[in-house]
Amino acid sequence: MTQKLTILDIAKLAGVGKSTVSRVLTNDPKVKPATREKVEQVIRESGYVPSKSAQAMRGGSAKVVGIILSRLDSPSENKAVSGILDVIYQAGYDAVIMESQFSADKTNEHLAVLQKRNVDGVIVFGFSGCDLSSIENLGHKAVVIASDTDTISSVDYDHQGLIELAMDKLVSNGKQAISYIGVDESDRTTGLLRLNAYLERCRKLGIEPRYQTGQLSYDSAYHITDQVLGAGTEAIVCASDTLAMGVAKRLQELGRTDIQVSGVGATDLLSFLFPNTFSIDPGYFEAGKVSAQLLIKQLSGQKYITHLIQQASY
Ligand SMILES: O=P(O)(O)OC[C@H]1O[C@H](O[C@H]2O[C@H](CO)[C@@H](O)[C@H](O)[C@H]2O)[C@H](O)[C@@H](O)[C@@H]1O
Repeated sequence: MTQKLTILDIAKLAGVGKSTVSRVLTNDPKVKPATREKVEQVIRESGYVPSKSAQAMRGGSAKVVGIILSRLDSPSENKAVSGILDVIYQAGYDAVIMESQFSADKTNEHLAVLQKRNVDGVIVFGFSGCDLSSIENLGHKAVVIASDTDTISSVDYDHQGLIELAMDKLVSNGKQAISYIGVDESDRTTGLLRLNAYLERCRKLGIEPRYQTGQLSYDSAYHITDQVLGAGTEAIVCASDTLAMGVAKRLQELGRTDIQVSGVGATDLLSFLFPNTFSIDPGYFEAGKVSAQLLIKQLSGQKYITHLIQQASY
């Protein structure tokens, strides 16, 4: 078995002191270029991998990004996290993943732990009621995703565009009696913004609105479906694919094969279980990638706040 090299071994091989190697690892500008080159060459040739926690303790970069998502079981967040990991792994960072369960207190506790561990930056899945001030304190070391903010860089989805795309497709399929199943308006993005987009589109297209809102779960959608049904209902637009699954199941039970259902999320499971549905793609994976690229740019010196909207597609 090969023995793991230590910082002392590197120092001996490079003919310098242990503290010089340490300074090279933390990018101390006081190290002479020739000495830095010699130490880096020994590190490259020996395959020495410095321990990230030791590096962090020395005040250098831990090369770790903290990700605070809201729900570990959320299909949308999982896709976005895959995009984030793609980018940060390629850039040589590791990830610490934590779950907030939409709790401002839990988010703050997680942020405190991440700061103690000296992570380089954080990506937080924002939500209504999230305490933005503690994320703001991190300055350019933070990016918020799935939410819009004024004071922190963010990547959000095109909530209005998602619903417009669904409505316009149904209208082009000849549907006029289009109902809506959404999420409670206390949820600003998936709830309020998407419901408003439905109502506005109804006004524009001369459609009589008929809607109901509930929780983010398929179970909730299943139980409120009957409230938006009439004899002439031709389609139901849903604020997410998870909701669309609950609605499609209820319609299947009722034998209402005449009603077309749309979701948001482009999840494989919805189209596999209910092939007659369709779904608008908010670009979760891409949004994850973009948020990680933005964070890395900020960690490399970009100081201004950026707000990006991920375009929806069908
Ligand atoms: O199928 P799901 O994964 O349950 O998708 C439902 C929505 O989830 C996300 O919104 C929710 O979490 C956000 C944080 O990630 C939060 O900002 C938002 O208020 C919650 O509703 C996702 O952003 C939406 O696009 C999904 O439709």
